[in-house]
Amino acid sequence: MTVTMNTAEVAAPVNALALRNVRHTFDGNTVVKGIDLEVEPGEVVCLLGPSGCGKTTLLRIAAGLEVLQEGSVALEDNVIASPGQRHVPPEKRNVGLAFQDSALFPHLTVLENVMFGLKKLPAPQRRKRAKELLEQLGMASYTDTYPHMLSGGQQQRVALARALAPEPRLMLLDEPFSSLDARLRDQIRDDTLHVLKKVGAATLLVTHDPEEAMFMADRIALMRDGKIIQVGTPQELYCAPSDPFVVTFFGEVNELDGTVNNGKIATPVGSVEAGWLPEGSQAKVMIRPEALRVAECNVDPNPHDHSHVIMAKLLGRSSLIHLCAHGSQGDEAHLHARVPGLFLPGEGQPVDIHLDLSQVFVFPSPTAAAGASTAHRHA
Ligand SMILES: Nc1ncnc2c1ncn2[C@@H]1O[C@H](COP(=O)(O)OP(=O)(O)OP(=O)(O)O)[C@@H](O)[C@H]1O
Repeated sequence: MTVTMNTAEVAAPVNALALRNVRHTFDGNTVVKGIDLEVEPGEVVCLLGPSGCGKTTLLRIAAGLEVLQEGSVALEDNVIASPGQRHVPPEKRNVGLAFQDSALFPHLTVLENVMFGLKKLPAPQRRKRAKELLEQLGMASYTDTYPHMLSGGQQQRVALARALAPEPRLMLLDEPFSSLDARLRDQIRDDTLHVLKKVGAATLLVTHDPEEAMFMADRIALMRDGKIIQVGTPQELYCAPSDPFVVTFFGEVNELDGTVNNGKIATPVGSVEAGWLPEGSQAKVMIRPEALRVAECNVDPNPHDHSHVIMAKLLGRSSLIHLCAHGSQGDEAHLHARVPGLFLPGEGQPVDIHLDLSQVFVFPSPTAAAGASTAHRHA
């Protein structure tokens, strides 16, 4: 039997958005420095990074709100921006936009605001679709309310519903939850994620909050100073960081300096593998507080020669233990351990410390890195 293949079925999936070698300069200051990034259909990608690293500029370039200076922007494989040749205006890109300060139309009710982008549909369908989205974002009881009667967070939710209503292939969201208080933010994030996945919209979302990025993203692009430092799934960035900056961006970390000796680096909490670094070279050992397992023990006669607790604080869902760690070679370090739940040993309490090596990362020291491989390995 001859099997005929439908070429549409075997074609590689197109990218919803592809940014190629995008560079952007304001007044002689280059703030986006050659970015390549794709968003696949239905995928949520978070642009994460510290303030001023160029996230919003990149999003505005994708939206067409900033005219592209260098590189190219393609939507579903159609180039919609290339310098000096093509600039499809924002309203012709079929892209949903929700920015921090998305303004609603003040003279329209909440329902009319959301229906605004649905002009092509018959009125009953527009109303039904707008109501569905408002329901999904917890705003069903505000349909007849005017924007000035809503809180900032409620206005943000309506702006999200309005952006989602026309079912754009691509959503561009800039800090869409920033004006919500913590508890409401968790709820709206959750609702938004479910709506995005239900609608199947590809999404590029800007945030400076690593936890938000991990919650929302299929993939995270972590930026610093106009460049992407690492792109990958939340697990890849958290568990296989390519650079010390990636480790520290996701939370506090203990940092120790050491020397590679017989392929290992000795620390006060045990030795870690570093055979991929040159013998005798300097290295930085980064230990997440969660990597330190702490157990009380009895030691006589001098507990202060043993690892012990300096102080312990309850942080809510976890306890933070300040430790004085003593190594077998007489080396000492002040380390922070994070332990789930309530664990508050007294000051001076001797402890045994066990290292979870999956949360320990070794990098060549910056001076050594100049001459050595900058690749890293799990310890
Ligand atoms: N229109 C502009 N004119 C001049 N400089 C600008 C303009 N827009 C942004 N910049 C500068 O470009 C750099 C990147 O800004 P951008 O808003 O893209 O960063 P960001 O990562 O989104 O920061 P944040 O998280 O604080 O919003 C900053 O130094 C900013 O001051």
